[in-house]
Amino acid sequence: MIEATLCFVLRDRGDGRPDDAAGAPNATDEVLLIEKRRGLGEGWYNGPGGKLEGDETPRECAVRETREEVGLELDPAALEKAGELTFLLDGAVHTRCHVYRTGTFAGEPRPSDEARPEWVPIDEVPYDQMWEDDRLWLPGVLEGRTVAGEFRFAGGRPLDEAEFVDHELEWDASFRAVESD
Ligand SMILES: CNc1ncnc2c1ncn2[C@@H]1O[C@H](COP(=O)(O)OP(=O)(O)OP(=O)(O)O)[C@@H](O)[C@H]1O
Repeated sequence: MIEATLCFVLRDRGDGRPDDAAGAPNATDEVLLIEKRRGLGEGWYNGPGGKLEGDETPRECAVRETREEVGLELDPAALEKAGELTFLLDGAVHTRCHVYRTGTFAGEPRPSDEARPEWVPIDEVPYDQMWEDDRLWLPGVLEGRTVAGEFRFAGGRPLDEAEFVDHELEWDASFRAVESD
């Protein structure tokens, strides 16, 4: 089983409209996506992220992967846990993915061997060029919600060539109990 992370960095495009009282981003906000240049999901858009290394926590992994892939420095304490996604392939858990969201970062995104970064308005996210499950959970995550999801794929490896079969989602899940993440 692979344990991995995804991190969605949001910025305000500056129309002066405040986010709502709950802190949910408004429709003019932009999210930093990457076009993945190699490995699983090559050619597709996603957030920065990747597999946990050594004994790091998911939160530390999200900060490291974002630094390695696009050169942004994140404040680990300002990462909000937004999702826990389980991807099953042919009935077995393939990947557990911790999803984070943050509006706090330092630096300018720059491309790397692994990723080409791009700020994208949240109402223009290219769901047709992403993992098929993303359209089910990412819009809510970009609106400030939390989600727990299970996604079933079938047809053998690699996962990015398997068929997306079905899913279950639980919205507004609470991750406080596991916030050591
Ligand atoms: C099945 N539906 C899915 N929907 C959305 N995102 C998915 C995903 N399945 C995997 N992911 C994410 O894709 C990244 C893999 O990245 P990553 O570990 O870099 O893979 P890659 O094989 O390139 O590894 P190395 O770069 O060699 O470590 C990692 O963030 C992981 O959470």
